[in-house]
Amino acid sequence: MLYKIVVAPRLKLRKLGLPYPPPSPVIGNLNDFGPNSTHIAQIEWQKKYGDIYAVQFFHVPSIWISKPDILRQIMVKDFSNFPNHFSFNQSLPPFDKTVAELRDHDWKRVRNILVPTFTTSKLRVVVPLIKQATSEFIQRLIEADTKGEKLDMWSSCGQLSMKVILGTAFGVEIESKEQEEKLTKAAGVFFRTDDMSKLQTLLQFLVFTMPNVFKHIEPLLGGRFSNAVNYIVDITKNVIRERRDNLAAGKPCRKDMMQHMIEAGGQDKLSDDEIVSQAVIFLLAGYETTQNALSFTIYALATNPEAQQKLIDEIDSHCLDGDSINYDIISSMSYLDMVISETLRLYPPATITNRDVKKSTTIDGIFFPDDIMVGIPIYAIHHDARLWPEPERFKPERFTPEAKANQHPFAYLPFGNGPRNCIGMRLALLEVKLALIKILQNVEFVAIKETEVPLKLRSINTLAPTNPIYLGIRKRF
Ligand code: HEM
Repeated sequence: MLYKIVVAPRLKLRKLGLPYPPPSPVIGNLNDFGPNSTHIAQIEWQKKYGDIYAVQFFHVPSIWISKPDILRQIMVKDFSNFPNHFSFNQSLPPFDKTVAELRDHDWKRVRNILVPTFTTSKLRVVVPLIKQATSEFIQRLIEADTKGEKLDMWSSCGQLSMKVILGTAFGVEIESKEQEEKLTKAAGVFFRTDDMSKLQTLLQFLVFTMPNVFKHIEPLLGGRFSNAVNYIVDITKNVIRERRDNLAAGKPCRKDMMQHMIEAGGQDKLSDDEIVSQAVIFLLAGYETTQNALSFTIYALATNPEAQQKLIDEIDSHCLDGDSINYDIISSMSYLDMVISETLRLYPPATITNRDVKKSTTIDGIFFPDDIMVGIPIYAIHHDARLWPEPERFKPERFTPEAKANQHPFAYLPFGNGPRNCIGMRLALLEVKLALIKILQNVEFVAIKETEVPLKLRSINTLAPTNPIYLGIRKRF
């Protein structure tokens, strides 16, 4: 046993022939992440060990790559040998059938069925929902300002993002404030909050890393997590059942992502359990990431007033009023795209991604055995001064068409790359862009004495601000 969990992993790590930070027994280098600092660890490792180094997580060795050329090879050119994300264990239902977790042919089948759900024409249907959630956001901002209250921009963007994902992926038409609060609370168990006890944090960690241990311990500790998951699964199953009945009876159904998932796939349809799994992964992968993207963009604009003014000018010249904004207008706004691209470079909500190695192979002289994980340090790549001069500065001009033509496409990975990239990218960008247009039509943001500069960041699941983001607002009309 000692050999299996302590000695053998260390021997395997050494055999990779790469520099590595010294691992601790059993947990490996997990502690190097420190509290909330996945992003800092990557920068430190790269400084000490270069662009290619090894790291051990529990008993699994991993090779971390910051070189764009090798990443292109892994993520695209040699995709058939790196087609899956790495997972330590088979997850518990409903997490086991998500498109992120599925492997090989099972993944391909589900991904192919889902891809049409995220096309431009299908996404048009979520525009009214995003508009509604943004109107509520603006109302909250103005009310708080009138009362002289400070509003944390990160939490407010979270409310907006949760409303959109519940409405689109789960197809839930929120019937009352009470139902919305109950659902939001249940969905919130997947995410870290400041008032969570150490035990809850540990359980959240165990559910994905050691599901079998979690399964036995959690019911003894009150079952908060399982109860919330069961509640969400039940609500989603009810929605699916109702939609299927309506479809059979020829009644009209709301055309949202849930409906597309029910109808998608021709002969090869998703089962109810598969649909529930996808709704859950859309919540997990799409809620906090989008919340961070929107709040970081607002923060970057407040602390860079010239960029904010330039964006407001673009918005005013393209959109005559809030109601006329549509998908085509949004796509034509180039400065908006530059601002969001630069925000996602500076503050990538997903700081890392990974790949599993299917068959042992050698790329550029590096040997990748089939029992390791490939780590892709997105944050370190985005902050590499060789790729991005003055990496800590917010400069949307890095993303003009001319500047983009000179960038390495694998030096910018906020949504990953290749066939395993983020399936929700278009939805996330649509949501952030549309929300920003509507918000900046009504208010502009200013840094105030409570605004933290520079922003302190924390990262476990996603890169988020450590403290509340407090900003002042100025009504535009
Ligand atoms: C700004 C917001 C978002 C960011 C920064 C982000 C980032 C990422 C990244 C880095 C990956 C890994 C890609 C790779 O390994 O190459 C990923 C995967 C994924 N994302 Fe997103 N994401 C965002 C929003 C969303 C949304 C809104 C959804 C769903 C509605 C979503 C669903 C997924 C799924 C399902 C995967 C796994 C895909 C697969 O394995 O086939 N994401 N995302």
